[in-house]
Amino acid sequence: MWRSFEEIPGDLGRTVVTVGNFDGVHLGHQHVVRRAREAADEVGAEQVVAVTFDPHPIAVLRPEHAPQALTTVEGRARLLAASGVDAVFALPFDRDVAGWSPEEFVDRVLVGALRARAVVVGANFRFGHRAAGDVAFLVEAGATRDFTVEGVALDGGPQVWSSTYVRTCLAAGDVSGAAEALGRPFSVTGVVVRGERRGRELGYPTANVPVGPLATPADGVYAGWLRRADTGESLPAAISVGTNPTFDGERDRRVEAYVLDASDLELYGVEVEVSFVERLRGMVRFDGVEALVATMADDVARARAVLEV
Ligand SMILES: Cc1cc2nc3c(=O)[nH]c(=O)nc-3n(C[C@H](O)[C@H](O)[C@H](O)COP(=O)(O)O)c2cc1C
Ligand SMILES: Nc1ncnc2c1ncn2[C@@H]1O[C@H](COP(=O)(O)OP(=O)(O)O)[C@@H](O)[C@H]1O
Repeated sequence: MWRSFEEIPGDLGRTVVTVGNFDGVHLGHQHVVRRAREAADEVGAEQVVAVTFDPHPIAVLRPEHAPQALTTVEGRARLLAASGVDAVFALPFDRDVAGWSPEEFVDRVLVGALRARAVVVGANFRFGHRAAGDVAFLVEAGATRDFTVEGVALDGGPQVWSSTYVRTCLAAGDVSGAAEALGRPFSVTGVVVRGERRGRELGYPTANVPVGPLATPADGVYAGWLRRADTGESLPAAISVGTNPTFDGERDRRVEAYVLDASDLELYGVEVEVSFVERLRGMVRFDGVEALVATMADDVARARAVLEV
């Protein structure tokens, strides 16, 4: 990942460039990247480069309207690489860049920095000051600058995949809908912290991951997986998202994962990725610990069935 113009190698060969926010790197984004990869073979370009913006333009221009992001810029870069791009240019976005005309963006980024031979973007892609640039503008600009342009339709059947759609699914707890749009389960990543030390007493120790600035599924109970970054192991889990309303006292919102059939894990300080496969139920404020524990046993049985373990 290049994070400034200076980091882009000066001896870059001709490239195929794809541009977008790519938040979540959903199936629509993956489709655009696949087309860019094919275009690279067609025109004989050496590399596919994805240009994305960091921070998200809306976070700079209208922070009060900025939605919660699905991915960090590092997460986006990793997912884009897995989808087939060779390099990511995370263009530092500020008010100065926001003021660039479409022509300035083309000349500075696509041609000047990245030596584009072809540009592949979503058909609805808009860019430059006041979003004045679109695919038609790119086609015209490319004609005099030796690059071709392809606008790729982002529809995946009946549903047009979008980051907004994924956020709406997550806010409703519909993690299977989110997974369908993403082409993989939605996940959160973090380092396991200590909690109230209650889990072990209840018979269900839970690895607690604090909720950060990124989107998180609605409060509730889910079946999913906990992947340890240190060993790479993926372990089946029953996951709770919320503030543990059964117990009094102010608490932060947390993602807590109980790994099925294990009680001897040492996860404090370990980076984990918790992914959400299916929603089991909403968060409940139980009258007592007994009712909670009985329901957790039921959650675990259902998680086992969902995950087929
Ligand atoms: C499968 C599962 C379901 C849960 N459901 C609820 C719930 O409905 N209501 C609630 O208050 N807490 C729920 N919890 C959270 C527990 O209250 C929490 O894990 C326990 O208090 C341990 O907290 P600690 O990790 O801070 O020690 C659930 C946890 C798991 C793993
Ligand atoms: N099956 C398991 N699932 C999750 N964490 C486990 C499991 N077995 C042991 N652990 C360990 O126990 C810790 C959670 O225990 P718990 O009593 O809930 O304490 P805390 O309140 O600090 O989270 C986890 O962070 C992990 O290190």
